[in-house]
Amino acid sequence: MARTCLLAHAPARHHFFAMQALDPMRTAPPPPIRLTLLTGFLGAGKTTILNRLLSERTVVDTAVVVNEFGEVGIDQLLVEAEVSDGLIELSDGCLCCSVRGELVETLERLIDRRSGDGRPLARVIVETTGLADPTPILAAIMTHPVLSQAYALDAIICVIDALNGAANLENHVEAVRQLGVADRIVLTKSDLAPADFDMLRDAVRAVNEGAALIDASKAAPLAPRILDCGLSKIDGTLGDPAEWLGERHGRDHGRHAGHSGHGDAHSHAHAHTDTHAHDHAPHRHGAVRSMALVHEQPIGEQAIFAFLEMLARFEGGNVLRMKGIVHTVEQGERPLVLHGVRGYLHPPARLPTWRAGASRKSRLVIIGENLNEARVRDLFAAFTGKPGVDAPDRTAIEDNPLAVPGMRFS
Ligand SMILES: Nc1nc2c(ncn2[C@@H]2O[C@H](COP(=O)(O)OP(=O)(O)OP(=O)(O)O)[C@@H](O)[C@H]2O)c(=O)[nH]1
Repeated sequence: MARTCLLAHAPARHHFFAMQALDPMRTAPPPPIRLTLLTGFLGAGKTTILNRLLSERTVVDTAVVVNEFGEVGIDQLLVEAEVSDGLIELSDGCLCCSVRGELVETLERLIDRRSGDGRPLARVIVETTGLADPTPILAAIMTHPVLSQAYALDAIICVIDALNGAANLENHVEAVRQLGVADRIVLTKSDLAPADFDMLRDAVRAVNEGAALIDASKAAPLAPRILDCGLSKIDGTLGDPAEWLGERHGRDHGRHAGHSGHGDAHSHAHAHTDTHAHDHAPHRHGAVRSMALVHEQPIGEQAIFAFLEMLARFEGGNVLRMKGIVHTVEQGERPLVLHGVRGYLHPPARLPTWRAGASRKSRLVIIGENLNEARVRDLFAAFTGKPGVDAPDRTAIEDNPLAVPGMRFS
């Protein structure tokens, strides 16, 4: 199971969301390298999309990391475009487990190369294997002291094909996770299955209601639609928080998309071979859902970090991804950007200012698997001073270790 192969660089679980102090005196580091994770189930069309991206005029100063099973790097041959900064291929194995260390080393080398020969490196695109769970990959980067400073996640892109996409979501937990955590969803092969397109769209929205859907069959360049979609753009401008948080595409605060698990007990024993075979025993996975937390008033830094600490402690294992923009009491003009995965927090960053016209409410989006949403809401309410319904008292009485045995509210 993917969760068992977590995090070569992970601190102990109780250090989830370990905070790194925001040090205003620190000298300005070079701009972070934008990291794009290109995911999607087996055969969905990732390499095709990558080729198309690399053929576009605006995709420059980019390194590409691909990972393919087997001795012959087939994907390396398929990536046809010339990439000025090089194509790096990882050896066989799955990026979310056995090759994760190699990816970390590769990303470290790219930083060294940038400072070594002075060649510009603005972006790295990592194409994952079709069965990879993107969350341990990201967590390995976020918890790495050097990589977490040098790289900024631009987006997780999930490629999903109209032919097999719905069936993959039905049958493979990896496909659901890849889609659930995506910031952009690229739909491919609509030419092969036009009639199923609406059904696929519904299946996609049941798992991820917020991410922009990009139809790859449209001839328009892809790069402007799927690259540089973070809050801090490569050219120094500010991205749209509503877009980043998935509010533009249907996520409604307080509502959530749901996806129930299917099948029987899941075993993700990654028995990698050169035929792409993961041991896909029948699996059971829970609901992948997203929830939004909103707070109108500025929140104290201590309160938001205490909330994140509690979230990590109680629900960290169920958080696939978390992103948020927070209006803090301490620096009201500089929004705090939060980004976490699997209970680990990327070093928080401050934007220089709010984007003109953007809402200044604090908003957090949490994508979880089997997340106890009521508990998350109660915790958030407890730390942001929003009076909750009776739940906290009730919990205190019923779940308190000193509670009277058998004491239950009706
Ligand atoms: N008709 C059609 N074929 C496509 C489209 N996108 C990809 N393909 C084909 O689908 C096959 C798989 O595409 P790839 O780009 O190799 O898919 P992938 O996700 O990289 O595959 P893996 O690395 O094996 O997981 C190839 O034969 C592509 O030519 C599309 O939009 N329409």
